[in-house]
Parts: sequence; C-alpha cells; structure tokens
Amino acid sequence: MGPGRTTLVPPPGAASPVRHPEAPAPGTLLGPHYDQCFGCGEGQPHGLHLQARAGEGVSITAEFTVQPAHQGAPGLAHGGVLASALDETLGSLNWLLRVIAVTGRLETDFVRPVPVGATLHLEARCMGIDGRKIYASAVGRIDRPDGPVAVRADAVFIEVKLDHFTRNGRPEEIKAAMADPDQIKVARAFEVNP
Ligand SMILES: CCCCCCCC/C=C\CCCCCCCC(=O)SCCNC(=O)CCNC(=O)[C@H](O)C(C)(C)COP(=O)(O)OP(=O)(O)OC[C@H]1O[C@@H](n2cnc3c(N)ncnc32)[C@H](O)[C@@H]1OP(=O)(O)O
Repeated sequence: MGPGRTTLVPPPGAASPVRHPEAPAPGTLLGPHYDQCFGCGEGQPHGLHLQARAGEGVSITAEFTVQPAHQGAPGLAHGGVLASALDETLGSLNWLLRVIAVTGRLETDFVRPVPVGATLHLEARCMGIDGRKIYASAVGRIDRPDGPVAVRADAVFIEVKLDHFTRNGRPEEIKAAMADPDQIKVARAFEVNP
C-alpha cells in the first residue's frame, strides 16, 4: 500500500512494540533531540518548548503551554501548532524504541478549542511495528493529565538511517550539528547499534 492510502491502524501481523533495554526509565525527562527543533528545542524562541517524559512500555507524556506566538484565531491555538505538538510527542516515542524515524502520515482530530495560556497534556503510545513502519496514537488534554480531550492523532512513522538527515538537511545546519558533541550524543541515543 503506497503513501496516502496507508491505514493508520497496524495491520494484522504487526509486531508489538518493544521498549529498548537501554531506554530511559519511566519518568525521565528526555530533553530536546535538537536545540533548534520547533517542537522541543531550547534555542528556538518561537518554538513549542515541549517537554517529553518517558512513560511505561513504549509511551510518552509531554506538556506544552500555548503562547501568544501560537495563535490562529484571537486567543486560540493554531491547529497546525497543535498538530506539531502531537507530531513532536509521537516522534519522541522513537527514544524508547531507539530507532530514528520521520513522520510519514499524521491524522489529527481537533475536538475542542485550546486557549492561549492553556497547557496541553499529551500522551502518545506506540501501537505496532510493521517493517520500517511505526504506528502510534496520541491524545492531548487541557490543563490536567485527566482534563478534557482537545486533540487526538494517529500516525505512521517511517524508520530511516542517520543519512536521511545528512543527505537532505541544509549543509550549514548539518555541519554545525556534526561539530556539536551534544548532538552526536543524541544521534547515538536514537540509533540501534547492531
Ligand atoms: C550528526 C547529524 C545530526 C542529525 C541527526 C539528529 C538526530 C535526530 C533524531 C531524530 C529526529 C526526529 C525528528 C523529529 C521531528 C518530529 C517528526 C517530524 O516531523 S519528521 C519531518 C516530517 N517528515 C518528513 O520530512 C518525511 C519526508 N518523507 C520522506 O523522507 C520519505 O518519504 C520517507 C523516508 C518517509 C519514506 O521514503 P523511503 O524511500 O525511505 O521509503 P519507502 O520505500 O517509500 O517506504 C517504506 C515503507 O513506508 C511506507 N510509507 C512511506 N511513506 C509513507 C507515508 N507518507 N505514509 C504512510 N506510509 C508510508 C511505504 O508504503 C513502505 O511500506 P511497505 O514497506 O511497502 O509496507
């Protein structure tokens, strides 16, 4: 099945996700995978500054507070920003699997408007793995971990090698990342060492 027609439900026969033995313990704050990442980077002034934590099994919890820079309608979060928060939380599951993967498809339901100043409490879970395809779902609730559901997403991530970034990224940023010992450490933490 080609891109665009791919179901977001793991097919029969998909493998159950397995938490990597060296994955960070449940409760551990993961920290940004890249300082300039729009989702999690600390050096990105207009970014989401989303903070993700390892959960049990292959699950992640994350929080993000909607800032004035994230508005669509007056006083409300932009839908694309909310989709970014879901994408980032789902992408963080890869820390626990220790695979590098990029979003192939992301489907979002917007259930409730999210005001500026609200904190979105997100939770993502890996639902199954089929070859290079990683199926995952997430939900975001307003202001409390058990608050009202505002957004939901289903996604498929596709496993890639590190050279996906080095071949495709703008050379300036790639060069800087390769010269940064912290970035090399992060890249290693994602990669399965055969
Ligand atoms: C020292 C250097 C430092 C650098 C490194 C730092 C470490 C960083 C670590 C971690 C970073 C993570 C960053 C997280 C950020 C949040 C997540 C994002 O937003 S990611 C950005 C948005 N996504 C993209 O930009 C993807 C763009 N798309 C592509 O590049 C390609 O289309 C790609 C890789 C997804 C697939 O291309 P193919 O040629 O490799 O693979 P094919 O053979 O086409 O497909 C393989 C299987 O996947 C399915 N597939 C492919 N594309 C799909 C799609 N779009 N939807 C559903 N299924 C898809 C296919 O149907 C096929 O399945 P069948 O094996 O036949 O069962």
